[in-house]
Formats: sequence, structure tokens, C-alpha cells
Amino acid sequence: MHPVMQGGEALQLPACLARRVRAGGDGMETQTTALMRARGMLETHGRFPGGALPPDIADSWLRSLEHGLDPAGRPEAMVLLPTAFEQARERSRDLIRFARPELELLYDQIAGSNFMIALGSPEGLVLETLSDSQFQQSEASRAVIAGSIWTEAVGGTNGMGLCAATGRAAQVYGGEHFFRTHGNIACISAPIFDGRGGMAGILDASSGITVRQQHTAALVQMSAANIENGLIRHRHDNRLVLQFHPRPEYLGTLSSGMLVLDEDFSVHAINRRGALFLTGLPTLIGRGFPEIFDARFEDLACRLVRGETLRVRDRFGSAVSMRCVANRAAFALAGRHGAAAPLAPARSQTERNLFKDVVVEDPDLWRQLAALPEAVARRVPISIMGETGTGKEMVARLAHAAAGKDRPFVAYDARLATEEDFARVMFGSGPGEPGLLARASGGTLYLDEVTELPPRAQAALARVLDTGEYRRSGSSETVRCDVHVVSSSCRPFDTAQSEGRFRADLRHRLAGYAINLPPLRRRSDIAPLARRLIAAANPELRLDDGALAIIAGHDWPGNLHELRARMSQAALLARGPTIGRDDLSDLVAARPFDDKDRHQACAGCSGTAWKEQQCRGIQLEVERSQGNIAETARRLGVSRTTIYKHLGR
Ligand SMILES: Nc1ncnc2c1ncn2[C@@H]1O[C@H](COP(=O)(O)OP(=O)(O)OP(=O)(O)O)[C@@H](O)[C@H]1O
Repeated sequence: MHPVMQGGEALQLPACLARRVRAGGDGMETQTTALMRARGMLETHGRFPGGALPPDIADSWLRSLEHGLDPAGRPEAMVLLPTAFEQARERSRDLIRFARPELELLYDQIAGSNFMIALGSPEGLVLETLSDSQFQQSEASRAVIAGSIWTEAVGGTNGMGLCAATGRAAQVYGGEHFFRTHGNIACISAPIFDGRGGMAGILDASSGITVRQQHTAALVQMSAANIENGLIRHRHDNRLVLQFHPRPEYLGTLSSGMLVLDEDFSVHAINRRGALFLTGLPTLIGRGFPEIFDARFEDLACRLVRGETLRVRDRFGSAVSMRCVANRAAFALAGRHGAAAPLAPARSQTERNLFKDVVVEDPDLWRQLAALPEAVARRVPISIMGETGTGKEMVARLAHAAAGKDRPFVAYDARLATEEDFARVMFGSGPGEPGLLARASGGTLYLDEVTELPPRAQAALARVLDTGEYRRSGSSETVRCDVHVVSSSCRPFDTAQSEGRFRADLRHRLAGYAINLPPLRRRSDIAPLARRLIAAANPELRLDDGALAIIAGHDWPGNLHELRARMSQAALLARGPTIGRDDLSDLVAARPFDDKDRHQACAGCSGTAWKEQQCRGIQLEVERSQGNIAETARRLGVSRTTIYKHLGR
């Protein structure tokens, strides 16, 4: 058994779950004399002089000694067996989902070479890694692999282990590592908090040992804070989430405080930034809103859920601007307060986007979305078509929110379905293992890429939608199905049907109110979208007309995913408050359409003009990056699987 820390408690990891492998490599280069002396004593006498090391490192060396590790020996690396690793990944599924784009962005930002980015669980288990080709050749890269355990008990003093043990950001350089063999590496780690006083994960950047890299440390902490904010929003879709900041223009950025409220308007969770703004008020979790702010939430609720930004004073008299994040709970409360549904047809240009996180200023798109609340109220199935990244899931969530009920939203990616397990996943296999239909009961079931369902699964789903009833696997009892179905597909339903891949009966049951999301290159509100995304990355920045012209001239095959990724990158590289044509020209390379005609659209996209155009655009990007799929996926802000799909692999 090996101890692994979890939430402050020692968790015993059964030895059978892990295999031991040897980690190798030697080196001990960049060190100060004091550190060298301390190391010498550590290795020869098993003790060292206090004061020679940063206090966190000295404490960690002591703990490593207590774990019985030998600093001059070779560390025994532990790697979870595949089943246990899969279980661990499953437990951190939403962390991985939110962290992945951040890992890729961080990878782009860390200049130079010979480095690796790793995402760890709160206990110090490596869940994902991303490394450049030079680092991949190193011993360290062979040791820091997905599934490896880097607690202090196993790896001695190291960035991830130290961060797991203390809950604080950690920097461990060369000889500060407990094991001599880790002397060639520099690790910079930052905790990702869960908003409730615990840790959700650890972000780590490791590289060959050079000088202390404060710039990298700042980037790692920023990325960790970004992941934390994304997780808090995602995990609390059914609770009110407030953003606040002393300066209104910072709302919605990385620097905003986030406060999650329970049903009685007491604090359920708060992000690190929010806790910093409210320093001085002890134990914020569980406190009532009026104990923190000079107002009752009930008196502000109506205006906040209508999308207004309010000025509120905290109990120390400092004023903050506050607004409510547009999520399921906000829509539900807006309904109870009799607020006009946020998507109801607008009376004026300014009234129309009450909820600030969603930009819909394109008149055609607006017309389609304006009828959404009506379709939801009548429980008409909703189908959403659009290229990757056009906002299909966002619209599905808006449809769900428009229902104004505190009920579940359950999403299912039909690309993952297999004939064998579809029935178990969808219908469940007993009271202890409810299927998706039971989990979504009373709420919304979102079927993403529904045309990709295997044939027998399509038949089973069509039957349920027809009869409104289903049976769990292995049971004869009939269960009534009470879900509002929203489906989406990149491939238009009629194309999928004419290819013989989509059953007509299922198509007709799902089509209902059909929304066609335009690709970004056809949207007339691309400029406000770009402005919103750049302001979200950094509110001090603006795009000038030259920059907007470049954006308008690009064909955006990755749509909003790509625009978001490019704007975040432009914000990080900005040399002043205004981003101009020159700043964007390298990031957003113009792509004349005829350049793409050399490429053949993949089988899945052939036959539909806009799908072909997007597909050829993606293939062209792959060519530009000389076949580097990871880089293309990063540039376009889409997953690697999407790229492979368009390459027909
Ligand atoms: N109208 C909008 N205003 C601002 N941001 C938006 C809008 N619509 C979508 N987004 C953002 O754009 C990104 C892509 O949206 P979403 O994931 O809903 O697209 P999708 O079509 O479901 O993508 P995929 O096909 O890859 O699953 C998300 O980050 C989403 O928050």
C-alpha cells in the first residue's frame, strides 16, 4: 500500500493498482553553493542546515526523509494500472475538460523549448501531459507520464507533490528536488481550487533547469485561475453565480471575483479572486449575503437577473460592481421575478442582449433564437445544425434555461455511442444505475452529433420518442419518459438521411423546431463578438479598425472556438492597449477561398457547400502546419478528433 493524500486525508492506494518502474537520469547543474552544501549533508548525513533553503523546500525535504526516501538513490516511479487510471480520470472528468484548452494555450505561451505541461489530480496523480519534442527525449518525460504518481511520498520534493502537500503554488528548481536524479528539471506548479476550500487539481510546467522563471510561474497561476473559474461556473449551473470587481470593466475577466449562492442566498462557493476582494471577512462559505454586502440579495435579485450591473458596498464600505452570470439558475429566477425571457424578441437594439455573456446581434440568428422560448414552452423538440464551434451547445443551454425550471441538463455525445452499451447508457440497468433518460427527467436531454448514433441505437431512440416510454435493460417494467429533447449535428439531417446513415423516423421526431446556426464568416456580428472576446481576455484592450478588417476577412473554419483562441492569444501578445492589423496578421492568416479548392472535402462533408468549405479550410490548416494535428487543433480551437474526422482518418 502506498499513501496518497486526498483532501488532507491519507488515502491508501492498493499496491495492486500500481506498477513500479524505474526513473533514471542524473544531473545536478545550476545550484547555489548553499544549496550544494545542504544537498551534500542531506545525502551523506540525512539532515541539513536550516536557512539554506526556501522554507517550503526545507519542510518538503524533511517530509521526504520521514517517508523513508533516499536522496541519492533512484526514485521508484509509480504508475497506476489502466483500469484504476481510467477510474481516476473519470472522477476528474470536468477538470480535464476545462483544463484541456488551457493546457494548450499555456503550451503556446511558454516560449522556448524543452518543456512539458501536466495536469494533476489534487492528490498528485498525473492526468494529462503535453510536451514538446525536445522534452519528449528526456528521462523526465519518460517519468512524468499520464498515470504516474508524484506525491512527496513517492517522488520526494517535486513541484506537483509539494503543491499537493501544501495546497500552495510551488517552484522547485534543480537540486532543490529531493532526489539527485531530478536535478536537471525545474517544476512550477499551481493549485486549482474548487471554490469550497478544497483543491480540484494541480497544473504543472516542467522544463530543463535554467534560471528561475517568474514569467512562467505567473502564466501557470493565471491558467490555474482560469480553469478554476471555468469549473466553478460549470459545477454551479443550477445556482446563482455572481461576478464582482471594484471596477466594472473587469467584470467577466480573469480578475473578477465569483460568488456562488445557495437557494437561501448564502455563499456556497467563492473563487480565489473573490476571497481576496473580501479579505477580512472570516469563513465566507455559508455566510448570508447581507453579512458580506450592505444589501439583501432579494432587493437586488430582480435587476441582477435581468442582466443589470449594480454597484454594491461590502461590509467594510468598499464598493464593487456586480452582475449575475447567465446560467440556468439565473434564467429560472428571472422567470419567477416575471422578467421578460432574455431571449424574447427585442423592442430595441440595447434591450436585446440582456445577458452579457452571449452576443447575438446578427438579425437572422436573432430571428431564429427569438422563437426558442415559445418552442420550449410547447415542448417541441429542438434541432440545431451548424459547423463545429458555431454555438450549438450554447443554444441548447439557452433552450434549457428558457424553460426556467430547476431541472437537470444532461448532455450526451452520440459519437461515443456503441451498439452494445447504448441501451444501458440511455435506459439504465436497474434502480441503482439510472440511464440518461432518468437522469434528465423533467429537464433537457441534449443529444450532440445525433446523426452519428449507430443504427440500432437510432431505432431504439425513435421508439422511445414515439411512445414516450422505455424499459431498463433486464427489466420488464415500463418507465414514462419525461425529457425535452434538444439535438444537434454538424451534418444536416437531410444529408445524413440521404447517405443512409440517419433513419427517417428518428429525423422527423427530432427535427421539431430547427435552428441553423450560421458559420462565423457569415455572421454580421463578428466585430461585436471579437470585441467581447478580447475584452474578456483583457478589458484594457481594444481592437482597431485594421484588426477588425483582418477578422472580417478570415474564414474561421473553427468558428467561435477559433475566434476565442485567437483573441486570447492576441491579448497575451499585445504590445499596447490597441490591437491593430499588424498584431493580428500573423495570428489570423488570411486564406483566400480558392486556395482551398486544391483540397477534397471528406466523405462526411461532401455534398453540402458550407460543410465542404469548412472541411477544406481545416485541411488547408493541417497543410500549413506541415501535418501537425495538435498544432492545427490548437490554432482552430477544436479537438484533434474533429481534425482527424475531416482528414477522413
Ligand atoms: N453567441 C455567442 N456569444 C459568445 N460566445 C459564444 C456564443 N455562442 C457560442 N459561444 C462560445 O463559443 C464556443 C463554442 O460554442 P459551443 O461549444 O456551443 O459550439 P458547438 O457548435 O457546440 O461546438 P462543437 O461542434 O465543437 O461541439 C464556446 O466557448 C461558447 O461559449
